[in-house]
Amino acid sequence: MKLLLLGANGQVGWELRRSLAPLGELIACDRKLADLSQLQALSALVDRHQPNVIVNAAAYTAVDQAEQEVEQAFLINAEAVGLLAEKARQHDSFLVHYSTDYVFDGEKSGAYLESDAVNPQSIYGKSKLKGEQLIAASGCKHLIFRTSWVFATRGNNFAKTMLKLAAQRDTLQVVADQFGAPTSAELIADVTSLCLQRILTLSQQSMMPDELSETFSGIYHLVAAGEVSWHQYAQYVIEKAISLGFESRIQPQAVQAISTAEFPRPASRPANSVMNASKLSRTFDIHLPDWQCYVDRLLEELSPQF
Ligand SMILES: NC(=O)C1=CN([C@@H]2O[C@H](COP(=O)(O)OP(=O)(O)OC[C@H]3O[C@@H](n4cnc5c(N)ncnc54)[C@H](OP(=O)(O)O)[C@@H]3O)[C@@H](O)[C@H]2O)C=CC1
Ligand SMILES: Cc1cn([C@H]2C[C@H](O)[C@@H](COP(=O)(O)OP(=O)(O)O[C@H]3O[C@@H](C)C(=O)[C@@H](O)[C@H]3O)O2)c(=O)[nH]c1=O
Ligand SMILES: [Mg+2]
Repeated sequence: MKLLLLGANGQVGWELRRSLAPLGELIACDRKLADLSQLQALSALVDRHQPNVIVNAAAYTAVDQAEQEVEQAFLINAEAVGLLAEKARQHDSFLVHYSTDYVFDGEKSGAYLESDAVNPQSIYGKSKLKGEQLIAASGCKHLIFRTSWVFATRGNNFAKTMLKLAAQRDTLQVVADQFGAPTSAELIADVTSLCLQRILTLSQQSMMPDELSETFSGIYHLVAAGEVSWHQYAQYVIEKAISLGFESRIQPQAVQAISTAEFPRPASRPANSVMNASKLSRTFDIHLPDWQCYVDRLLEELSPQF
């Protein structure tokens, strides 16, 4: 089994290096080894390795900057993804890809299902949706995991931003009218590996004819259980950090609740980012823990640095 991992230095990519390693020969590429904006070189890379599985964790994830860098966002999140899907179809490889809650407009009351209508409100969300659509149109075998509010020990994320700001400011102001589920890169990587193992085992035992492996293909919501506002999430991170003895760097902070209107940003974010993950749980027999479980781990892991 040969697996090609792209975006191996991102939050999710870094965890995939660990979780995919036991599945077979893993070729892990960071941006230096595989730049998704270089389409010809990307195509040649896939042709050279002919992997059984391509896992794409690379993405243009700077949500506000994307409003200015529209072409770059679409090149990485859509055009390059379409190319990977086309290559996967040619080589009969399985493609694993990640997408986002930002494909929704956030107007629904209740958790989003995979079958709900998409309506992205930002360039980032639009470019990620286009990537999803190009995969579906290619006819390759694929899994698209839509996740949200990703965090990890390594890399940049909201929880670490809150800790940094708490060391600099007396008061944090955080939007309290956008809800979602903070999801750990570790969890995403572990679930990816579990799902791939289930699919690959079935196909190696020839229990899965091509049609069946195609029926697994599609979009799955992959998020931790529970929901919070960004404000509640920030509050949880700060309280937990204080309880772990981070006080030398973080003075007890007031985390003030504000509205989206009070925190203008170039890109619009959905008010409701909550996604229902029961299709994933059901199909692959996966348990998704509460978001707090992994946020606690994050803070325990970061605590020696404080
Ligand atoms: N972060 C989040 O909150 C969420 C992420 N997602 C999706 O999950 C997936 C993983 O995201 P996550 O790990 O958090 O993102 P990160 O921003 O942590 O990592 C993205 C990685 O992509 C790499 N990358 C960017 N441009 C290119 C390029 N042109 N060629 C090759 N590599 C490139 C970056 O490289 P470099 O290190 O050199 O910059 C980085 O290592 C993405 O598909 C993202 O859209 C979905 C929902 C939420
Ligand atoms: C830093 C900060 C942010 N906010 C708000 C702005 C925004 O509505 C929310 C989160 O801000 P961030 O910029 O950290 O998060 P953002 O970049 O929007 O995070 C998104 O990234 C992409 C890649 C995804 O796919 C999404 O799932 C989501 O995780 O918190 C505050 O209210 N106060 C603050 O001090
Ligand atoms: Mg961001």
